[in-house]
Amino acid sequence: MPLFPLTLPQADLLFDPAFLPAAEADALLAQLTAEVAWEQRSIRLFGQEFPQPRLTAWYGDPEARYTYSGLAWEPRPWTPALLALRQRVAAACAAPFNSVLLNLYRDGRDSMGWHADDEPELGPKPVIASLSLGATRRFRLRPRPGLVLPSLSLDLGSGSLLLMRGSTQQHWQHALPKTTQPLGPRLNLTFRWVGGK
Ligand SMILES: O=C(O)CCC(=O)C(=O)O
Ligand SMILES: [Fe+2]
Repeated sequence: MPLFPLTLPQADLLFDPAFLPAAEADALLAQLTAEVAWEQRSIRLFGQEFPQPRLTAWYGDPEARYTYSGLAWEPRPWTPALLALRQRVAAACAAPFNSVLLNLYRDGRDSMGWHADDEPELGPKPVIASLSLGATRRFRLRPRPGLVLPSLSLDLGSGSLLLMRGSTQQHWQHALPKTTQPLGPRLNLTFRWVGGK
């Protein structure tokens, strides 16, 4: 099934709830959980270090350096599994990607706070493809402060692919809130192009 557009003003979102078949998504979740070089990094806020509430890793072409939440990332070289996924995601999105940020939410206590992926390295209209594996989590979008528009919630199930492009990052923020539901792990991959074109 191809990606289909989601209606949200001043955004450009496309979604496929079943980009990967369930069995393949399960197998990839197990493989990537085991073979990715996961780290729990800390961010500095108000002069204090806070460990991020999730595990992360950054893979990509050697020139795909990135600064995110004040952290500098050197990409690790692509693994065969990540390279194969990049190829498929790029074909589905008709867009090139030179890197991928991986997030592992170990359970419902792991999360990601409100942000926009608008770092200068991503260019003025970032194209970000988000592939989810494992537990279904609720992804929220809200307008930037000053913009009066209704928020959107989207359940991102295993094997789903969400493409954010155009002016989405300019006008919207997104988050993956904590939940008290007893949930298994969720692994999210955001394929990106960094470093200008
Ligand atoms: O886990 C998700 O669905 C969101 C990840 C995200 O927003 C990011 O990596 O920038
Ligand atoms: Fe993001």
